[in-house]
Amino acid sequence: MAKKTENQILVIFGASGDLTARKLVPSLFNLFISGHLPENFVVLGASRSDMTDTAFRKKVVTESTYLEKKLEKLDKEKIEAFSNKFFYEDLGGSYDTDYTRLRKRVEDLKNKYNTSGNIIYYLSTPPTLYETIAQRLADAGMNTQNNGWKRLIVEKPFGYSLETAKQLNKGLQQFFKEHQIYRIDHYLGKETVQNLLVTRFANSIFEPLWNRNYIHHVEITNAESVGVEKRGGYYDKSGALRDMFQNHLLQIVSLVVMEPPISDAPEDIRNEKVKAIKSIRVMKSEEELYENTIRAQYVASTIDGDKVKGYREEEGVDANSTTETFAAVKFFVDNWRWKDVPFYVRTAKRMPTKVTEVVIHFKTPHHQIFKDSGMENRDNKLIIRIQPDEGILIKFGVKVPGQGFKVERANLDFYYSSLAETYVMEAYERLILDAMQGDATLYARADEVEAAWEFVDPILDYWEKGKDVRMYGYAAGVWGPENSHDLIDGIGEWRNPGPHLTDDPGYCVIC
Ligand SMILES: NC(=O)C1=CN([C@@H]2O[C@H](COP(=O)(O)OP(=O)(O)OC[C@H]3O[C@@H](n4cnc5c(N)ncnc54)[C@H](OP(=O)(O)O)[C@@H]3O)[C@@H](O)[C@H]2O)C=CC1
Ligand SMILES: O=C1O[C@H](COP(=O)(O)O)[C@@H](O)[C@H](O)[C@H]1O
Repeated sequence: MAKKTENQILVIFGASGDLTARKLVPSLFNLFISGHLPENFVVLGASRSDMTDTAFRKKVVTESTYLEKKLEKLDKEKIEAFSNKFFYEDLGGSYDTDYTRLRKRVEDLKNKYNTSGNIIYYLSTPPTLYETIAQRLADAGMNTQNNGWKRLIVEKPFGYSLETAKQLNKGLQQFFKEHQIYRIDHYLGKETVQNLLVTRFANSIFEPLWNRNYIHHVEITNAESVGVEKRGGYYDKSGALRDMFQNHLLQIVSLVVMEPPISDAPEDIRNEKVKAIKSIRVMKSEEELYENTIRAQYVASTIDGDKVKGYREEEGVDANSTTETFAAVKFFVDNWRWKDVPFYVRTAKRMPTKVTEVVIHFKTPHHQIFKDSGMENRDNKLIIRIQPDEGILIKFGVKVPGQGFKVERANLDFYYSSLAETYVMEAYERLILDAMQGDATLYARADEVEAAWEFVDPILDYWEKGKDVRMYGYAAGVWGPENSHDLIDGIGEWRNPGPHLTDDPGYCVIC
């Protein structure tokens, strides 16, 4: 049954920025078109830039390159109706200011458009401003829930390390209660990531096998074909481990690792996810860190005949940067279910293709009957393709017709595209709607974020100390450095998937 979306105001701080134009407004637009926005709803953009309501509407709606194509197909009235929901309030020279004027504007909009006192504050500014904005909202009495709920959506990064993440959590929690804080991780908004829960817990065929007795190892790949694009300045201070692994990939790991929650209630799911992340073994010794982590940077190359810059030549990147654009980590999960099962997780930019997938590699049957089958090292796999060509693939052995028992690999596949009748929401669209409805299931909780940093911090410290240790180069457009296979030594190589779910990887001995 569809949940109710109450009337409300969405206040976006940093509304003149990239995220608002590229993700937030297009998502709101889709929600508007699909009838998911509440009847009485307005967006109030707030930033330092000097803009009128009309200029703001033009910037983020009518002149937005991200909406252009969709707008062409729509009638003028619809576009106008959508853009009329947008208003703008200039904060003056700083976010660290008195919000009395902002409060008055919110009150006026509330009274004029009958939105009720329900408000979402979306923090889309540099993260250094998050606590200041929360404090200023509290100073102006804009966090009180007397006349309607107040929610705070916070964008990543949630800290730069465990210490700074704790500071940020503490800082926000002084002014908003944890249940009011929605930390956005857009991977949790992806249908295929959510489907991990359904695949595991709505079927009786997978869960009995989902443990150390049947699973040999788990491999997760997140590859992007693009480089750092225009975000070199940000990325150079972050790197692949902070940018993707600490948040998105550990969220995926938590869904693979977690125990069954007692229900689909947000806290039941989130409690299990936190337990899962906490059970990842933290690497303490230098030997462990050396053996189980690898990083690399892409260097200039030619892809499909086009020259591509190396990372150090990218705009905003230090010419001597040691920031990683490739990170791979092997780890274990210390609990009953996963003891001794290795997890291999990698993420990188400038790879041959964009792909994110989880591969569950099952163990070889313990008694080999078909000795001459030619299937050595070719075990069952469950591939959950998060993007693109979203779907699920099971690889299993079938008999080759004819004499004897030669076994061949066959595919059982499911594609999301086969559900053509069902509209799949974009990640941001889904997450914004959830926050509007007060559903925090797909948002990261403070303890979850801190548990993820507990694991990541020692790796970052180790890398920071030895700038050259386990640091390699790879030509833009290949699957990372050759040395990355060292991590999987004794098992095989990484599975390097193609753009389609059923593509057979190029050079993998255990595919
Ligand atoms: N863009 C993206 O794809 C993603 C962004 N994020 C996060 O979302 C947040 C917003 O990102 P994005 O829109 O790209 O950021 P922008 O750099 O575009 O900044 C957003 C707005 O914040 C204000 N701002 C920028 N720098 C400063 C500063 N030094 N001091 C005060 N105000 C400043 C500006 O508005 P004004 O000057 O008008 O006040 C700007 O329009 C960030 O925390 C980012 O990490 C997370 C995931 C993806
Ligand atoms: O959060 C981020 O995600 C994107 C990749 O997101 P996807 O949905 O396209 O897979 C990444 O490019 C960016 O560096 C990172 O900050």
